[in-house]
Amino acid sequence: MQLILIGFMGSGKTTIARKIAHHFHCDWVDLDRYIMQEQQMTINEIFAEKGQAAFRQMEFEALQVLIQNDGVIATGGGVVDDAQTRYLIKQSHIPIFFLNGSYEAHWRRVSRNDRRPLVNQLGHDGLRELYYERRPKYYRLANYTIFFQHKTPNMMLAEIDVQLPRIQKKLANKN
Ligand SMILES: Nc1ncnc2c1ncn2[C@@H]1O[C@H](COP(=O)(O)OP(=O)(O)O)[C@@H](O)[C@H]1O
Ligand SMILES: O=C(O)C1=C[C@@H](OP(=O)(O)O)[C@@H](O)[C@H](O)C1
Ligand SMILES: [Mg+2]
Repeated sequence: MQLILIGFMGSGKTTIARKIAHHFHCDWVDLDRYIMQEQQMTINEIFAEKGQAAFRQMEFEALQVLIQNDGVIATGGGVVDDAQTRYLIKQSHIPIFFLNGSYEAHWRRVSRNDRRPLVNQLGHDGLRELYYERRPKYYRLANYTIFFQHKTPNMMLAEIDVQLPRIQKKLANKN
């Protein structure tokens, strides 16, 4: 079982990935956590000391490895900003689910803590610009979009469970 979750910061990728893996009895990995372990640094430290461009390259290199393995991948919200990473994800033929909601719904969730450097840097209005800039990229990349508002993680899992076989079939025909 392979599956990739994409979406803006706070859309629930990390939370839902764990749920999906539990349901399908498979592994899951969070791209941020994988990179933090590799680098032995927090995401805030990587942005501050190495910069955002270096972090995007780390995401690309980590994904090159992770898409070879079975399981669910929770990506970071910025993977769509890098063309080579978008291409890598698309050509993997792994089902891609986009977790989507209104900007304010994301903001309510991400403004609760300071673990995300771009939230601290851009603030409410700057982050909204980034949200609208990225949203079409998520839509284009995804095989299916789930609207997360007013849904529990279990409801989202049920939606994925229903949609997945059709998407797997479609992608298998492309291989
Ligand atoms: N379906 C949901 N309903 C309510 N809260 C959620 C849901 N999914 C995620 N959350 C909460 O939203 C916050 C951001 O979730 P997270 O999984 O870290 O998002 P992402 O990895 O996409 O940035 C967390 O506090 C999480 O507990
Ligand atoms: O959207 C982004 O550029 C980022 C999203 C974060 O992951 P989440 O989407 O899991 O919050 C994390 O990779 C980093 O703070 C940058
Ligand atoms: Mg996350």
